[in-house]
Amino acid sequence: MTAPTIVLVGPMGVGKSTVGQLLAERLGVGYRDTDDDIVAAEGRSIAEIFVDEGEPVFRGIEKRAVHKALAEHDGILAPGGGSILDADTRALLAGLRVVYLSMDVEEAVKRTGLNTGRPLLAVNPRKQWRELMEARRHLYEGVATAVVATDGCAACQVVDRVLAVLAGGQWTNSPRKLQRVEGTGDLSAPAGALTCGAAMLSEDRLQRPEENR
Ligand SMILES: Nc1ncnc2c1ncn2[C@@H]1O[C@H](COP(=O)(O)OP(=O)(O)OP(=O)(O)O)[C@@H](O)[C@H]1O
Ligand SMILES: O=C(O)C1=C[C@@H](O)[C@@H](O)[C@H](O)C1
Ligand SMILES: [Mg+2]
Repeated sequence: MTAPTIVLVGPMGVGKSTVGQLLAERLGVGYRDTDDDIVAAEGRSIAEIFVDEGEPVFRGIEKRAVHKALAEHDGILAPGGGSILDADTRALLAGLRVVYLSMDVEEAVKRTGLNTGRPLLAVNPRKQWRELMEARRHLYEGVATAVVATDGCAACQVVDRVLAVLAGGQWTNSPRKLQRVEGTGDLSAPAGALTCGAAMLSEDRLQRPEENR
């Protein structure tokens, strides 16, 4: 049965798409992002779907897109940040390698504050983000096999952290044993991986999906 190598979950702007593309490049596997799948299938941006149809309709579209991707994709998968709100989706994530990319509110505002493409953060982003995380943090942690803190880390450093967790091989779906990687200490990437510096060069080549969020 096909299953993604790693599923990246976390809130808007934490870097799922950025880190996911770099990670896929470093591992030599494919990258898939369900927000992109939805935009391509619908022919309109996520923000437009929210405005045209409302959030519940978007969540239905998202659920179908995520379930399809989980069944088809064997590389790095970045499902939409809110997809863990669905209990069926959380059940499908059980047993997979799921990394929760986390950040604090100040980092979130830095990364998303000036961007108007994320419908759930369009007004008063700091307050919206806090409320959203109060509702979701336990869901992200519940599906995660590892939590990787991204505060103050360049995207390539986050990739190194995820690779270090992957190399450690200690995957578990038990929240009590959840692995956490945080702080600013250096983590060496596993043998064969590019260095962070080399990966930084390739960050310029990443797609910038900002307009679609
Ligand atoms: N580790 C990082 N450090 C600094 N900026 C970052 C980092 N990761 C991503 N960014 C920047 O933050 C913004 C959001 O990143 P990205 O679009 O990858 O997040 P996302 O989790 O995919 O968000 P969404 O759920 O809305 O799709 C982008 O401008 C990106 O360049
Ligand atoms: O966290 C969320 O609810 C969202 C995250 C993005 O990936 C998009 O799916 C959309 O902006 C909603
Ligand atoms: Mg994204």
